[in-house]
Parts: sequence; C-alpha cells; structure tokens
Amino acid sequence: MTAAETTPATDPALLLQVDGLSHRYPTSTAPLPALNGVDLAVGQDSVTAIVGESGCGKTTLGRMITGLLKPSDGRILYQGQDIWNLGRADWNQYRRAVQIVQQDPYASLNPGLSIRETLRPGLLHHKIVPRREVQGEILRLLELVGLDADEAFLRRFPHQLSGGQRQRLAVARAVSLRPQLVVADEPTSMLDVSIRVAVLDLLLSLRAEQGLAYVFISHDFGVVRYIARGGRIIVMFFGEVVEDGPAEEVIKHPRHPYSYLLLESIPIPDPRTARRRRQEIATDAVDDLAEQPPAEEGCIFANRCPFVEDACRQARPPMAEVSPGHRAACLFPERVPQLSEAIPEIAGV
Ligand SMILES: Nc1ncnc2c1ncn2[C@@H]1O[C@H](COP(=O)(O)OP(=O)(O)OP(=O)(O)O)[C@@H](O)[C@H]1O
Repeated sequence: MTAAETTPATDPALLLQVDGLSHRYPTSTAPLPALNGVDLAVGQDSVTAIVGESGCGKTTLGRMITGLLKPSDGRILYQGQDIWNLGRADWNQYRRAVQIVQQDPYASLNPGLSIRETLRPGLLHHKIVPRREVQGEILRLLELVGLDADEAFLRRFPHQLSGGQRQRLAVARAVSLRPQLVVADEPTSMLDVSIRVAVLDLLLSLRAEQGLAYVFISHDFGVVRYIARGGRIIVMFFGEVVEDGPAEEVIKHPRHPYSYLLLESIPIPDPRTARRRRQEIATDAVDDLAEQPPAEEGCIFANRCPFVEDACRQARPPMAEVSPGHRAACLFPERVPQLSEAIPEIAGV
C-alpha cells in the first residue's frame, strides 16, 4: 500500500470518510454519471442522513459505502484505510462491520429461507457466537427487534410475515453481525405510516443500545428529521452534495436553494398552510444525469434556482462554510429565505 492509501483518519472519532467519490454507470451510449466528487465523513456512533430526490445518486452512494459497488474515482476510508486496498481478512472484517438494510424487504430477503435460515449462516460464518449458542442468539435477536422469539416463529418464511415484520427481520440480520455502521436505504418508504414510525424507533433504540452509526438514505425530510436528530444531513442534487450540516440547522435554516425548495415542497396537513406552500422546482423529477452540466458551466442548480445570478453560471460553486460545521455549494446562501412554516416531523402524520 502507498502512504496515501493508509493515511489514518485525522479525527479518531471518525469511522468512515468518503473522499471525492464519483461513479459512472456504463451504458450502451455514453457512461452515465451517477455521482460526482462526493465527500462526507461519518463519526462513530453518529447518524448521517442523505436526502435528495429520486435519481440523485443516494443508493449508488450507499452501495459504495457498503462495498457492493466499486467507485469509478475517489476513495472510501474506513478507520483510515482505503477499503479497496484491504487484504482479504480486513475486507471480510469490513463487510461484517458495515451492513445494509434495503428499501424493499420483499427483495432483500430470500423467500426460500425460513427466519432461522435467514439469520443462522451469518452468525456461523463470522463466528459471532460459538455454534452451540447460535439458536439462543437467534432468539435474542428476534426479541431485540420486536419479533416473536419462539420456535414456531423461527420456522416461518418471509411471505408469512407482514411488511413491518419483514423489515424487522432485515434489521435483525444486519445487526446480527454486530456491525459498527448500518447503511439504511429508504428502510421505511414501503411501509404504512404507522409502522414506519415503529421501525424508525427500533433503529433509534438499536443505535442507543449497540452504539451503531447510521448512514440513513431517504427522499423524505420528515423521516430524516425524525431519525437524524443530533446528527448531520447531507443534501444531494444531480449526483453532487449541495449542503452538509447539523440536522436541526439544515432543517430550520437551509442555506442552499435546493434544500430550501425541497423543504418548502413538503406537504403540510393543514390545508390553509398547504395552499401557501410552493410546489415547484424541487418537486420536478431530477433531470437526466447524462445532461449534467460540466463544472465550467457553473452551478448544477442554476437552471432551476430562483436566486440565480450571472456569476452562478461561470463555474461550479465549491462547498463553502456558511456557519460552523455547515457548508453549502452556493455563491449566495444569504439569499435563501427563512422557511414559511416548520416542517412536520414525519410528513403525513
Ligand atoms: N445499474 C445501473 N446502471 C445504469 N444506471 C444506473 C444503475 N443504477 C442506477 N443508475 C442510474 O444512476 C442514477 C442514480 O441512481 P440511484 O439509484 O443511485 O439514485 P437514488 O437517488 O437512490 O434514486 P432512487 O431513490 O430512485 O433509488 C439514476 O439516473 C439511475 O437511473
């Protein structure tokens, strides 16, 4: 390994560092740029929420953090080590320490495996507990995630579970390997609102009990607000990070026009308030990433920005500090107005 590949993370509280990450998917025509120069840092025992519209690259980023997809450019440093330069033993250790919970528990659980068979192989393969204790550990995990911890339940198959139970099982499988970081990719977006809150509460309680860090991916600022309290929010647009700051600050006082418009477009249950909300630019589908403007053509959000100036079309604005620990890629962050209303905790509740 070169010195750069083994550079230790400067902050000992830092678990994971993403450094200039870019990805282009090969297509039959030109490569499709899905991520462009993404930086982020994840502290031990922290919550980092990644929010943005569909297609902005959130899942691509999550899969890369989990080691499921190799970036075209950039590095992912785990405890200071580039994960793509790890030896076999360290790589196995990384794949255990960083787990993913995906959006669709129907797709992520093998329908042919019972609950016992879903949880058992990982415990054995990674020698989490001695073989004779595996059964007890499976029952402990089921109890931990709020499922029935009994023999009859262990024999059930995913199709015999409700959507919420299936997602609890997916969470149990992720935490069974005693990870340090869980990437949760829209883990509640396919669940009913009532069940959604219960699963979010489960994730929060597991974090407190097990000292887990989360990278939580969502398009829903209400959900992000609930889960990321005390953590950070990273807003992505068009494959790039446009804002990164303490969760409460980003939600109460966004400093990038895209974050502002995303927050302003959240539906409010009160119809009188709802009428006042703006439902424009940010709610459009994200543009075709193949059309992403090159850096020399200015700000990535310029064509939709209500506050755009000529200067914004000269070069891509760099991420710049707008207040301590809060950065935005905007030349005029002071023009972003205050939100018209505080957003509800979870949209629709
Ligand atoms: N395997 C693939 N091959 C080609 N293009 C892909 C592939 N996976 C994703 N993309 C494209 O890359 C871009 C980013 O996709 P990604 O799934 O990371 O975004 P996202 O923000 O997670 O969106 P969603 O919430 O809809 O999943 C999109 O334009 C998507 O169509």
